Amino acid sequence: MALELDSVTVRYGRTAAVSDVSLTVADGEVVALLGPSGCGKSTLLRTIAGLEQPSSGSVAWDSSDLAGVPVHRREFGLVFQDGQLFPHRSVAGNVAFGLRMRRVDREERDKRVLALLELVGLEGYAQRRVTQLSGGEQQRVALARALAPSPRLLLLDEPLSALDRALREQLAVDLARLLREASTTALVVTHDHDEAFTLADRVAIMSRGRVVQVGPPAEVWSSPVDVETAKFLGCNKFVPGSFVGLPVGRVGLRATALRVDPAGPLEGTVLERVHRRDHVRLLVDIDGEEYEAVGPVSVGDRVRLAVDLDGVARVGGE
Ligand SMILES: Nc1ncnc2c1ncn2[C@@H]1O[C@H](COP(=O)(O)OP(=O)(O)OP(=O)(O)O)[C@@H](O)[C@H]1O
Repeated sequence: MALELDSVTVRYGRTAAVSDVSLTVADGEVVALLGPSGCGKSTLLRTIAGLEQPSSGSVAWDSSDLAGVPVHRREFGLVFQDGQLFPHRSVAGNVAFGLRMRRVDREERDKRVLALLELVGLEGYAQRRVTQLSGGEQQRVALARALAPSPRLLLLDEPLSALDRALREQLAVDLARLLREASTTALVVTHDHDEAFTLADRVAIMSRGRVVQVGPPAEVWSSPVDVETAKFLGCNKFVPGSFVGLPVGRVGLRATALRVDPAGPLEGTVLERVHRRDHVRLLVDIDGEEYEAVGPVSVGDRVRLAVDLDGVARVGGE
């Protein structure tokens, strides 16, 4: 196991920002730490980097405890939300920085810089000033700079969240591809579940300082461990499993769980059309309860509804 956290607790004064977290990241694996604002994700990442010290528990790499190993000796790469590039250096100067620190000779350095710029899709940008780049381009440079010294672990703290939504979605796909191409072992902090599921082999859900669930994206998406996690993953309504024909105690419904379909088993009346971020949803009354649904009908229509299982989550422990 490459990275191993064993019962890590991090306190600021009397508050524990991280409580008793045990987590592993295998060689070549990408793990996302996903959770709402303030749940302790960044604190945990900073502790792994060596920027904070655990109050108890241990952070180990290949079974060797990292307590007392300073940040720059851990051989971990760091990428933050706003890139933190050196503004007075060119793109190439930024990417080459870690290599220069390690006294890699010039010819090899130049070769590696060009290869990395190609990897992040910035061929031809070597001599540009970083202040003349867009936010997305700057994050690509930050990533190339972090990857340049071949870190054994890449730590990314909300690497895309300063960017607008469309760019973020595109860059998440690019980032997932290039982490795999470079066989990078990485831990990514994010509060955006789409981003976590696009990037990661496994997702660790954090809540109030604790890791409450770890698993592959599909498993976490379809079977969140509790109601709070299900809500965080987009479920806005909780009903008995029998409502959607599943032999389980309780399920969470996402806005896409119900779809207008003349052959569907449920029946309701359309109350309202609601505008959501990128589409229109229906608000439907079924037996006196309101549900969101997807479909092209008008207010007042009596409709039949089918269940789309991708929009349904089995809530753990139910
Ligand atoms: N330097 C600090 N001193 C005191 N408390 C801190 C410090 N840094 C973080 N905290 C507290 O620790 C808790 C966890 O913060 P952290 O930044 O790790 O959460 P997060 O999940 O990364 O949130 P966000 O996504 O908003 O950055 C919060 O309650 C925060 O107020």
